[in-house]
Amino acid sequence: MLNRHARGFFTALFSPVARWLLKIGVSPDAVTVVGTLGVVVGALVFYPLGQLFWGTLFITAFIFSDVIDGIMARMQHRGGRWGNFLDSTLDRVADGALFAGVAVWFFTGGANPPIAIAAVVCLVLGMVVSYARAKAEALGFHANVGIAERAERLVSVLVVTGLTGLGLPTVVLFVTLCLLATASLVTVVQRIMTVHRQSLEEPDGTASERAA
Ligand SMILES: CCCCCCCC/C=C\CCCCCCCC(=O)OC[C@H](COP(=O)(O)O[C@@H]1[C@H](O)[C@H](OP(=O)(O)O)[C@@H](O)[C@H](O)[C@H]1O)OC(=O)CCCCCCC/C=C\CCCCCCCC
Ligand SMILES: Nc1ccn([C@@H]2O[C@H](COP(=O)(O)O)[C@@H](O)[C@H]2O)c(=O)n1
Ligand SMILES: [Mg+2]
Ligand SMILES: [Mg+2]
Repeated sequence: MLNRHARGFFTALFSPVARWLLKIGVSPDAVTVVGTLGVVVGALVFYPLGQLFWGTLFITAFIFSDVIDGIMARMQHRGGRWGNFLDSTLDRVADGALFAGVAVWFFTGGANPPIAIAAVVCLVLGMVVSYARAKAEALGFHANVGIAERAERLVSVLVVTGLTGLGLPTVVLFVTLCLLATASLVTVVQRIMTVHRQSLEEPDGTASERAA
């Protein structure tokens, strides 16, 4: 949902940065890779050290690279299959690191196993959400539906984790992660149902012809 409603705003916001990066010779792929590395560092260094607020700011500074790289590609009239593959694959690395970092801290110094377990559940379900879409598209279906797409997952966990670092009671993060896990599960079901509905409308054979 956020993707559809906020993308225009963030495209306008980050287009000058994208244009400048292209001007100084930076490629979209470089932004994709560096942005992912930044998120991974923020999540797997700052969070396990208990730096939830500063870690969130560090991650947020890099996570918008996922918007910028696409803007750069479109400015170059690129946007091919390789970029699509790289962008989506590294999204999973960033998402996994983010929730893993939260889990590590609350399994260790944060001493709150329920939050850590909830973060692991969110990590796994988030991967299933994305895989369902990828597999559907590989078979000629569409599945970019659901109440907990990537932006929703990132915004919810980053904002509440950041605020937890500023003193927000940890119970809020626990409830947020439980709600996010539920929303992610609902999204998986939504994607399964939308593909099933398409499969009934398009008897087998047509989708596999398109996928071939
Ligand atoms: C003083 C307060 C301190 C507390 C700290 C607060 C700091 C945190 C503040 C904001 C964090 C927001 C960061 C999150 C931004 C997310 C940007 C983003 O990359 O979203 C990704 C999304 C989709 O990307 P792609 O199309 O490239 O990738 C697709 C995706 O991977 C699909 O996955 P799936 O959805 O299926 O699971 C794949 O299937 C697909 O293949 C792949 O292509 O991009 C967008 O959605 C673009 C729009 C971004 C919208 C971000 C809105 C955030 C704006 C503000 C948040 C609120 C801030 C409040 C701060 C104050 C807190 C009190
Ligand atoms: N290194 C890259 C990254 C992205 N792309 C293209 O942009 C699309 C993703 O757009 P976002 O705004 O969601 O980042 C992606 O599917 C590619 O078409 C690219 O070419 N190279
Ligand atoms: Mg991107
Ligand atoms: Mg992406």
